Amino acid sequence: MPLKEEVRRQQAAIFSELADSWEQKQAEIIIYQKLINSNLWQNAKTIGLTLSNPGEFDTQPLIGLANAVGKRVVVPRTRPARKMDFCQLTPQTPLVLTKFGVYEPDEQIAAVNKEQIDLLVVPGLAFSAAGDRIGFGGGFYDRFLADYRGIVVSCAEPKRFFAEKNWASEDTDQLIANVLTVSGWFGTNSQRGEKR
Ligand SMILES: Nc1nc2c(c(=O)[nH]1)N(C=O)[C@@H](CNc1ccc(C(=O)N[C@@H](CCC(=O)O)C(=O)O)cc1)CN2
Ligand SMILES: Nc1ncnc2c1ncn2[C@@H]1O[C@H](COP(=O)(O)OP(=O)(O)OP(=O)(O)O)[C@@H](O)[C@H]1O
Repeated sequence: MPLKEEVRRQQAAIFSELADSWEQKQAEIIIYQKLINSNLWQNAKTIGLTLSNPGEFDTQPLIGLANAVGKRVVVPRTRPARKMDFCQLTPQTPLVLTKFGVYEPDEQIAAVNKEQIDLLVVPGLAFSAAGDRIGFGGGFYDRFLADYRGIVVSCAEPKRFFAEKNWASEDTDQLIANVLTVSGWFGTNSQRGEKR
């Protein structure tokens, strides 16, 4: 089995080519509809999202949809030792570009307690039906999820989704409970294919 690093490289090449393609956008639109119609989304008052970069699942519509119905959106800020915290995102939140090429809230913004995040949308390059995940290789989400008790969802367009993982896992990998695809829900949550 290839290592995560090899699959990460392959996936990154695929998404750099497909970024902003209509093929990707159509898949994203199907997933937005399924997500916002789910109880997981509708019951969440505070939602953790990322400020996605080209080639990632596009979170901008989700930020707008959440704000439009009065939900609080929080986004990650990286800390030393590969930790992260989450801060409220408003149109006024000052953002800085990190050396990793990701925007995050400025240092002065207060962090929100992780217990207050009802739903966390976790990014990644590849997800399996069993809930395996390959992220960008920092281990930030693995560390954050280790003691996170809220609901976890990842959005996987067809190119991000693998019926069977074809990479070797590490002990620190955190499984994703709810993997949302164009054809429904997967992940460790057992209500497979049903509305969640
Ligand atoms: N949009 C978005 N935001 C996000 C994430 C993400 O996946 N997507 N993250 C998901 O985790 C966190 C940041 N993730 C990171 C993942 C890897 C490295 C990393 O590999 N750093 C290398 C090289 C840094 C460099 O190029 O200078 C290193 O630290 O050695 C850094 C941050 C938080 N914000
Ligand atoms: N809880 C942890 N404690 C110590 N090391 C960890 C922990 N979680 C992950 N790591 C280490 O961090 C490194 C990167 O992890 P991994 O490749 O799983 O990142 P990723 O999940 O793809 O990235 P990200 O979560 O940032 O998107 C690995 O070497 C992994 O062993």
